[in-house]
Amino acid sequence: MSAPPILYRLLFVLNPISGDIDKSSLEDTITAFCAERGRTAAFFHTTGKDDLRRLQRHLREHSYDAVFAAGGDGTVSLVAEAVSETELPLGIIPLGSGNGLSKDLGIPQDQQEALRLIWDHQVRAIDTLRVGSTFCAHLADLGFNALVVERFCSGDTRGPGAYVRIAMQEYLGYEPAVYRIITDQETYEGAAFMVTVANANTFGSNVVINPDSRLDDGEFEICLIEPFPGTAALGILYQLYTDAFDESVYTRRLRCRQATIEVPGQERVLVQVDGEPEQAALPLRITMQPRSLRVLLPLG
Ligand SMILES: Nc1ncnc2c1ncn2[C@@H]1O[C@H](COP(=O)(O)OP(=O)(O)OP(=O)(O)O)[C@@H](O)[C@H]1O
Repeated sequence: MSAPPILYRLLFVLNPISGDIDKSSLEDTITAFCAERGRTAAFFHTTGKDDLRRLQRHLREHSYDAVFAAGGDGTVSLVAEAVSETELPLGIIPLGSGNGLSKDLGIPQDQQEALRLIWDHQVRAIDTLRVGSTFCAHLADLGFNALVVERFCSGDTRGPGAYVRIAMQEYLGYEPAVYRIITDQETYEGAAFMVTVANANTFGSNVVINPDSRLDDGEFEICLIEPFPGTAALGILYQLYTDAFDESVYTRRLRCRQATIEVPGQERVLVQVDGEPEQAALPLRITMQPRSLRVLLPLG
């Protein structure tokens, strides 16, 4: 196999607020790092408003060899959408609260080590999804976790502690909805605590919702946690942290290439896609774009 071409002109998309991490010296660090190896670094700052359209315009007007997302899952998803279906590879400098996709891809969580991907890398093409009209590179879900993510995003505290506090508050009064899920393989109908549409394996919290799945197999999984008694909650949580999703009587996975999700009696549903909550129209159609995103991964 021939070595990948050298990436000289690099764009770094920086999210100033992600992960509550101070990034005041980041541009200088990256610029110096690139200069040492004869690369040039340009920067694009997200604002939280209209970032996708602004980034797409910027990419049309400038020429780069790779685009790095320096932020959390939302920033990675933004850059991934902008470069998907193109030859431009996506690099990731994990600087968010959870960094789920970068962990699934085996990208170093240390900033300096992640920066080495600039010159030491392999390129791999991975699948991406559309959940309704929304791009998804990692995980999306309906039900309990979508509700927690929405409360988390509308609160003013970030970080794992805030997520756990909200999850505990919401768990007590939570009423699971009934879903009808029609895939190219089967139809499922029943109540579910949580319905995860999984291109990848693991949430940023290290919960393994979809063990042993691949990001480039042309398929995705719908991972269901059915309603469970309070006495089973700790056991399920333990299984989610130990790669044992399939071992519970309250869980099941549907493997497919396309799916439609309905919530009988409802026209809209709360969904979180790559960590960003939204109200989506029902029925919700999920499609896959096989190997549509080129990513920079560590060698070996
Ligand atoms: N300049 C900005 N000011 C306020 N919000 C911003 C700005 N830039 C981006 N955002 C918002 O940041 C969110 C994405 O953050 P991101 O997911 O990268 O980090 P995180 O939530 O801390 O980490 P993770 O998703 O890995 O847990 C999006 O909701 C986006 O709208």
